[in-house]
Amino acid sequence: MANPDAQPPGAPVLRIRSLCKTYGSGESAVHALRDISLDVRSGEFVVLLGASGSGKSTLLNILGGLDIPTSGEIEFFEHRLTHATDEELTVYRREHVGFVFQFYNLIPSLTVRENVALVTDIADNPMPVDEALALVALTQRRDHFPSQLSGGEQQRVAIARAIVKRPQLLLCDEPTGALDYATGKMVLEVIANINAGLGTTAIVITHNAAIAGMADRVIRLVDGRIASIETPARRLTPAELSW
Ligand SMILES: Nc1ncnc2c1ncn2[C@@H]1O[C@H](COP(=O)(O)OP(=O)(O)OP(=O)(O)O)[C@@H](O)[C@H]1O
Repeated sequence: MANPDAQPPGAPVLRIRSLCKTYGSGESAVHALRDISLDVRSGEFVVLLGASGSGKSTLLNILGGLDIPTSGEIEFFEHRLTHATDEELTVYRREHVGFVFQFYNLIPSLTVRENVALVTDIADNPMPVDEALALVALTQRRDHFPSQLSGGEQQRVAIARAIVKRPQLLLCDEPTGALDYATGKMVLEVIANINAGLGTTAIVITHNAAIAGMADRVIRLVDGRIASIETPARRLTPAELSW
């Protein structure tokens, strides 16, 4: 695979062409994605909006190598994901993609530090666990168990676990979906800081249109198609958002 760290800043990290995903066939076919074409630039913060069922998770899962499209092409830098073997997709996910989901999926019997350290055992060039915990402001809680943490703190552990391997892509599916307003903002702030500080390309799914103010680009899906792409004049900080 091409060395992503050797690419110029602003180069497309993802090139998506005519992407389609159909579940099932015949009368029961569900066209989850229809003809999606898009370039995502390195270091970009992209927000994906759309009603329930519009195809957001399907797109994110395909971009993260968790699912494969029915047709179309995706390139991660110069590497064609659409023709990758299962082994190559495993390496892609392990080395280059950090996932954050609505539910944190932490291992209850491991401490904060141990949950994050699990990833460093299998990654090529991880950052020290304590550095990842500092980035999400959880240094003081490193020896606690998930049950001793709030929802927002658990989500920050999940973010530390996603970024400790220094991924080029941070893919977040409704990261604030289970959190209250203030906690959700804090989690968004952490994601924005990682995007700005480490240059990690971030794609964030949300139902909350107010979050779009944080983005470089806002992509709205309707019925599996890109309905609009907006570039806000100025990127707001999470503190400036209200909903
Ligand atoms: N494994 C599957 N088998 C069949 N249909 C599926 C499958 N996964 C998703 N779909 C369908 O594909 C469409 C897009 O689903 P997707 O989960 O991508 O939407 P979404 O925009 O992420 O929705 P939500 O906001 O509710 O999570 C929906 O109609 C969904 O029912």
